[in-house]
Amino acid sequence: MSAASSHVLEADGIQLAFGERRILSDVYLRVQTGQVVGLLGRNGCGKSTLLQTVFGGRHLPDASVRVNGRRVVPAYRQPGLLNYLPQVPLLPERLTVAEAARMFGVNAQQALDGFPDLSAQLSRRIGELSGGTTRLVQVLLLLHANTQFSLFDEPFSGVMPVHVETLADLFQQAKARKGILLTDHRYAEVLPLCDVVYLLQNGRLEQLPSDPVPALRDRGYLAS
Ligand SMILES: Nc1ncnc2c1ncn2[C@@H]1O[C@H](COP(=O)(O)OP(=O)(O)OP(=O)(O)O)[C@@H](O)[C@H]1O
Repeated sequence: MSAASSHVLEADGIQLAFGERRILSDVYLRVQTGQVVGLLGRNGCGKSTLLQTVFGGRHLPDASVRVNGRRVVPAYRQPGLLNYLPQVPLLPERLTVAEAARMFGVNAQQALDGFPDLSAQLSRRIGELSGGTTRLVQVLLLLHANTQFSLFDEPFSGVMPVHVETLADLFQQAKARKGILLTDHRYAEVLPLCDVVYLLQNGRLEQLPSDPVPALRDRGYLAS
C-alpha cells in the first residue's frame, strides 16, 4: 500500500459510566491501514463498548471518531469505510453461505480458500452451521469485504486451533488492504499478529511497548 493511499482511523472523547462505575474515560485509539491493532483488557473493562462506539452502533455524545482527521459519526454510514464483527451472531440464519458472501460483495470461493471443509458448505444455511464454523465464516467475509477498516470482537471465539492459525495468517495478509482492530482473549495468537497493542483498564486506554508481555503482567492481565 502506498503512503498516498494509507488511511488513519482515530477515536477519542469517549465517556461512559453506568451509575458510579466509569467504563470509558481516557481513550485515544489510532488504527492505520497496513496495521493490525490489538485491544486487550480484563472481562468487563469496556472493549466491546469501545468497538461499538467506534463503529457508531452505540452513540455516546462526546465521542469523536475521525478518518484522516475528518469526523465520521456514525462511521458505519460512510460507504466502504469499515465493517464490524460483534460478539453476537451477525449473519441472518436463513441465508446460505454463498448468499451471505454476496451480501458483503465478497467472492465466496476466494474468501473460504484455505478452508476446504468450508468451501464444501457454500449452499448450506448459516443457521445449519456449527457455532465455530459460523464464527469463522463471518470473520472471513468481513476480512475479505472491501472496506478500509475491519473491527473484530473475539474473532477466534469457538474456532478450532488449526483454523485459528490459518486465520491469523489471513489477518496478516489482509493488512495489505486494510487496517484491523481486534480484541480477543487468545493473547498468544493475538500478540504476534499486532503492530500495536492497547490495554484498556479503569477506563483508560494505554498503548503498550513493542514487547507488551511485561506490561500485561504488571497490569494484571496476565499472571505474573
Ligand atoms: N446496561 C448496563 N448497565 C450497567 N452496566 C453495564 C450495562 N451494559 C454494560 N455494562 C457494563 O459495562 C462494562 C463493559 O462491558 P463490555 O461488554 O464492553 O466489556 P468487555 O471488555 O468487552 O468484556 P469481555 O472481555 O467480558 O467481553 C461491563 O462491566 C458491563 O457489566
